Order: sequence, then C-alpha cells, then structure tokens
Amino acid sequence: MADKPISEPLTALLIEPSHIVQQVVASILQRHGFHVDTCKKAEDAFRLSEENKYDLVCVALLLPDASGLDVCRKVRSMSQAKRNTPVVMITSEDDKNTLLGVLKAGATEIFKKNDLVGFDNYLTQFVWTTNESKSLYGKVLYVEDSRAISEMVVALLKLNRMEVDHYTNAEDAYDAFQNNEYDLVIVDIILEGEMTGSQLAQSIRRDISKRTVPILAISGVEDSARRVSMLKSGVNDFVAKPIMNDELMARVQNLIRSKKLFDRVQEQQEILRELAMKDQLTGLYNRHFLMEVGPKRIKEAQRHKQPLSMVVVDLDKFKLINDTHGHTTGDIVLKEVGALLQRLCRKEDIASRFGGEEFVLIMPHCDLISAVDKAEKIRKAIINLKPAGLEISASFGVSALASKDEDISDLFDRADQAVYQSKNGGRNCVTAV
Ligand SMILES: Nc1nc2c(ncn2[C@@H]2O[C@H](COP(=O)(O)OP(=O)(O)OP(=O)(O)O)[C@@H](O)[C@H]2O)c(=O)[nH]1
Repeated sequence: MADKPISEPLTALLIEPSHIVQQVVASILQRHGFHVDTCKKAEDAFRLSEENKYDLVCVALLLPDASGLDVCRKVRSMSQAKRNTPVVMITSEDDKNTLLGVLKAGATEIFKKNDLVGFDNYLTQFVWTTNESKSLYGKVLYVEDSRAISEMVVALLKLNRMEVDHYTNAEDAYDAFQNNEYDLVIVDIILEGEMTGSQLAQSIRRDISKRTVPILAISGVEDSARRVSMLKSGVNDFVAKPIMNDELMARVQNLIRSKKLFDRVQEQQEILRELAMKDQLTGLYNRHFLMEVGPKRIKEAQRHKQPLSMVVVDLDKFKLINDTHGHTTGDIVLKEVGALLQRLCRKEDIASRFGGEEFVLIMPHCDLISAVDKAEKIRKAIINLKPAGLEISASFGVSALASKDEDISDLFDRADQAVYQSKNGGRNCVTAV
C-alpha cells in the first residue's frame, strides 16, 4: 500500500464502548488534527483496520465482544505495511499484571481514562515526529551489491523524500563520499570488490571534516561479532536482514535528524565564535582576539627566529568627522577603512580594530623595513579611499620584534609611541621605532 501524500491528515481508529469516553478521546485526537473513525466492538475494529491504513489505533481494555488485547494482537499480526501501527490503550485498569499483559500483547502506550494529559502530550510528540519525518530530506550514499535488495531499498528511500546515490562496491562509494556531501551512508557489511563494508566505514571515519555523517550498516542477524567490530570502527546503527521497511526508515530518519541537529549546533557555535572574535562594525578581528592570538604568533616567530612586525593605524582628526558629518558617517568611514585593511593584508596577518578609530596589524614573516613599506602603501590607499566622499588620512606607528624576550605589550608600546610621533610630526605619515 502506498504512503499517503504529505498533505493528507493523520488518521486514527478509536475503539471505545462508552459514548462519553469516545467523545472525549475523539475530540482530543481531532484537536491534534486526526481524522477519527470510531466503533464500539472488536469485530468492527477488525473490519475497519483491514479496509484502512491508520496512523494510530486507540483501544479500550474491555469491549463488548472481545478484549482490547485481541485488537493489539490483531494489529501486530497484520501485513508488514500495517503491523507497526502504534496501538494506544486507554483504560481505568490499575492492576500491574493486567497492564503488563497489555504491553506484551503489543500495545505501544497505556494512558489512564481519568488523566488524559499524558495522552495529550503523547499526541503532540507523535504528530510532530510524524510530520517532521514526512518532510525530512536527506542525501544518502547507499552501498549494496544485491540487486533485489537495493532496488527495494532505493525505492523506499525515494518514497520517503531521500536522494540516493547507489553503488555496488565500496571503492566507488568511497570516491563518491569524498566528492559529495551526504547526510547518511548505508552500507551492507559483505560486498563485492576488494574493500569490505567495515573498511569503508573506517575510511569514512578517518575523514575528520565529515565526521558527523552517520553510518547505518546492514547485516545478517547472525553477524553479532562482526556487528561489534563495526560499531568499534565507527558505524552508528544496524538494520538486520531481512530488512523491515518501517524499521529501516525509522533508523534512517533518526540518524539524519540527529546529524542535522548536530550540524545546526556546530553552525551556531561557529557563529558565536565569530561574534566573540570579530568587531561587529568592520568585520575585522577585535581587541580580544588580538590579545589572545597575537602572543601566540609572537612566540612562534621567536621560536623559529623569524621576523614579525606590528603596525598601529590611527585615523586623523576623526572626532571632527563625527562632529561635522555625524556618527553614522563616522561609522561608514571606519567600515571602509576596515575593508581596505582587510584587502591589503595577507591571510596570515591579523588585522584588528583595537578600539575607536585605532587599528592594529600583526604581520608574521615581515621585518621592520617591509612593514614600513606596507604601512606607506596603506597610508596612500587611505588618502585615495574617500569614504562617504570625505578626505581622510591616518598616522602610523611601526615596530618589529627585536629580542626574544619581547611580548605583545612591548611591541604595542613602541608602535603606539611611534604613532604619537607621527601625530606630532603633522599626521598622515609613518614612523618606525
Ligand atoms: N563613528 C564612530 N566614532 C567612534 C567610534 N569609536 C570611537 N569613535 C570616535 O572617535 C573619535 C576619536 O577621537 P580622538 O581620540 O580625539 O582622535 P582624533 O579626533 O582622531 O584626533 P587625532 O587622533 O589626534 O588625529 C572620538 O570622537 C570617538 O567618539 C565608533 O565606533 N564609531
């Protein structure tokens, strides 16, 4: 039986002899968007569940012609497409053994008639997961050499909105893995070709940049030793042969959902990291980053006996720009100067906004003479920049590592002193100390 299109409502079969309870439970189901078929007897329930595929069955324990347990057992003995339907029992029964019998007969959950809050919460989660699963998209790399199984699995995955790249051997699959972004790898353990499923899993796990891609292995039920070793080699989950469609899709969706969640958390962490180290106005690194990473660059340069320079850039008469043209124009000037510094610096340099209208550059592999040349180049570029149509200039101070005992404060004090001299010397010039 084909799955329902996404827009169709969820359906429930409610078997409840009491008119009042039936009305209450049906209204809760309807509130959660279910279309509800109701009946009072097991006989009608059997007929309805043969004729329809329900998303949920709710049944009372005591029915006029049978027990609710018979309904549970009946559902669990139906065709593969129907036998995994959740069956919820709604009852006033308190006896532990009876309730255990209900679960053993195949009921998914039990809720008390006099406390339907739990049932309400269950439906909230059920509807969310079901709808989310129906819209969950994923790109799957699938490795299986059996034609019959792969045709069935590919069709099932596609039916559930998955994009599938199918390979019959691990070598080709690994090539595809390296050249594409997948949300899941499904691999049969025993494969044609030199490389086994386990070796493929190990190769995939060696690629640190793609370590969030989950691996689902397909194995024979008797493969327990191999399964343990696969888990150790980085496989996340298993499906046993013969493959049950519902189980396979539940595992696929769980793994893809977790991967997407994990990716989202990582993206957010990356954004937070960026926010913590970048200046919001200019996009340059901030003072915090400079003071954290600058000393490391200095130590590296000292350890490898390599040159390193610092350039301090201080815009001239910036207060006048703010006072004459307004703070917003002042911000535009700062932004454009920031972009210019970014453009003129190498990748390994640290270009930062130290505060206000003062910028600090740390330039590894750059001696004092080269740093002065670079500062001159930037000075001229600032003259030609004309942000917001304004003539601007900056004063520069340059310092370079001179001894192995110097730290970032020593470099900064000297470069700052040099800026002071540039200001005193009439501004718009470069001084090195
Ligand atoms: N628009 C804007 N102005 C800022 C920002 N941060 C600091 N400023 C201003 O930058 C100005 C710096 O002024 P001063 O330190 O007196 O220096 P100056 O006017 O550039 O003078 P000299 O350095 O002596 O050439 C002050 O008016 C600050 O308010 C900012 O983020 N945006």
